[in-house]
Amino acid sequence: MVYAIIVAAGEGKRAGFKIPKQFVKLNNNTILRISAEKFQQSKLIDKFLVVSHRNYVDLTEKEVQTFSKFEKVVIGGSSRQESVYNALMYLDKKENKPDFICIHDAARPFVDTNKIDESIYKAKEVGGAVLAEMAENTVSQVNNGRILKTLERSQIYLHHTPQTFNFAKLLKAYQNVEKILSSFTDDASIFIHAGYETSIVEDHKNNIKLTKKEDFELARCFFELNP
Ligand SMILES: Nc1ccn([C@@H]2O[C@H](COP(=O)(O)OP(=O)(O)OP(=O)(O)O)[C@@H](O)[C@H]2O)c(=O)n1
Ligand SMILES: C[C@](O)(CO)[C@H](O)COP(=O)(O)O
Repeated sequence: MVYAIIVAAGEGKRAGFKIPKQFVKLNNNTILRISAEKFQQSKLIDKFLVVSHRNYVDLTEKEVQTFSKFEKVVIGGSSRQESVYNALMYLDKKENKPDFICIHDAARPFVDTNKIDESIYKAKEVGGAVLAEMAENTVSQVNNGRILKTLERSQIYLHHTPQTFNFAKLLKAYQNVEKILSSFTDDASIFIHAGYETSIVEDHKNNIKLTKKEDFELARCFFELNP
């Protein structure tokens, strides 16, 4: 069985709207609903959970309750990784645990359902799979504004979501670092830290994470071009 976890428990501070960014609408639908629909459409996803901030549980549920694959709203933690961990712990208590788990940021509504499926196929082969964009700019490592070194661009990929993993291995990887979860910035880095193999699935550049206000302007352009 393959479950998805859609993390939507953030407050959207950098985006600066009056409501958390997952409830902002694009083309009459909330970002959360647009993201969830991509998982509803995947033939490889059996069920999905949505992780919500404790103050927005009702609104979160209202947005996704019509999807047949939606199972439950889980309350999030104070960092993205703590939110994911809460959902993993919920799944671990189930009699019928998933074999694979596909974790996605609600803030990435432009994910392509075919890419979700590709990441599941790849994770079944390797153990872990991350959608990622190949670097197209020159990339440097910097300290206090000074460039320490320019990195070998052909080896640099920017992680997107979803990130898909063998469930039992990912749970173990999270348990290994449960006291320092907020020091990690995604699920793949936790999985890799535990020594498990993970592959890249090359993703479309437009699967952007809506983070700052200007990203929403870009998102509206994407919708106008591709309604
Ligand atoms: N405690 C948290 C923090 C983030 N997220 C989710 O993780 C994804 C990526 O996080 P980010 O873009 O940083 O969202 P926010 O935390 O909402 O943004 P900000 O850091 O600007 O407040 C988002 O879908 C967000 O809702 C979460 O589930 N739980
Ligand atoms: C998980 C992620 O989207 C991969 O690029 C990213 O690391 C999340 O970062 P954020 O600062 O929590 O938005």
